[in-house]
Amino acid sequence: MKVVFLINPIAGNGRALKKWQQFKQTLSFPYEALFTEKGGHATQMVKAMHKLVEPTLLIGFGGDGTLREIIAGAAGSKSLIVGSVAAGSGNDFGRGYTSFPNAAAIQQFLEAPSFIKEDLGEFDDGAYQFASSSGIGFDAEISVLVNRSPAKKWLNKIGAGKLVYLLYVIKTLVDFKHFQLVVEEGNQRKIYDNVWFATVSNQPFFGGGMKISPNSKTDDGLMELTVVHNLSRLKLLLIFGTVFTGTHTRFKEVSQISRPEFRLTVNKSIFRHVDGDEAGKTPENKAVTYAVSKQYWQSANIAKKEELK
Ligand SMILES: Nc1ncnc2c1ncn2[C@@H]1O[C@H](COP(=O)(O)OP(=O)(O)OP(=O)(O)O)[C@@H](O)[C@H]1O
Repeated sequence: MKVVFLINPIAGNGRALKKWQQFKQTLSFPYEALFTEKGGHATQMVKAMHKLVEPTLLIGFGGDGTLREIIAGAAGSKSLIVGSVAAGSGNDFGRGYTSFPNAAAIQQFLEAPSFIKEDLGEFDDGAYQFASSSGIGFDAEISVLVNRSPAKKWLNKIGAGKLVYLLYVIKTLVDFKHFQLVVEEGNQRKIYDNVWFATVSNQPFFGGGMKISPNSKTDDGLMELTVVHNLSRLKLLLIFGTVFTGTHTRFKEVSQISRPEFRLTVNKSIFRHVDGDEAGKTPENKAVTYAVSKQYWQSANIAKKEELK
């Protein structure tokens, strides 16, 4: 099996490149290494590989955004199999799917390769795709503000990257204006008022290790919608800690449904994310369909682990 590493040098606030320089010294099998040069480049490179007939293992060396782009490119191909080495900041992909911890694990996979057909989430008729989750509201606003923050670069340089995240959590907690969400699935229609956020998940984790959707499975043909609504700021803070264990779902203010498709309508224009990266804003009062794509992608089948060691 051919092996291609796709390395995002800026992932993990630039740590991915240093990690790759050490990692490649440990590889004892033939491989090709390609570096991404800008957002969207991984998808372009992988789409061009659809003509390959030889089974090819694509290893995303980066974070959740890099993996989403590789998967968007690989979807629909029967010869491309996607694996990862966690080298991003949040690395939720490795928690919900799989991640090679070292070169020996890749070598072991190559000796008896197998794959799982996985679901790909999409909305806006496939204009946006996601492997792990896509969200509307509070969490999306925080990730957009953090990514756009001029302070992010220099705080990362001095190793205080988490501080900028914490600052924007507090700022958004104070400033955030709730919204109304209408969820339609089949003939059912449900209205949620005072919503903080709504997340459509294909795997349990988001936000760097929070178990937002404990029952999500990557290959069951379903997506789970989690809506957090009608909560005071204080209760949101109290519930926050329970998200790491997945026990937040006990609260009546956290609603979950599981379906292959939903239509979501929001009463104002607010930020969205796909796998933690900015994905425009919601249209006002216009239904957007979130669905499992008809195209599947193939993940490297190594033992599924919940947490990266
Ligand atoms: N050479 C590049 N220069 C600038 N941006 C790039 C480059 N290559 C890829 N990108 C973009 O970088 C974004 C961030 O990468 P990625 O999500 O993998 O890292 P991260 O944000 O550190 O990790 P995580 O999402 O796990 O927190 C990707 O969405 C991709 O579009």
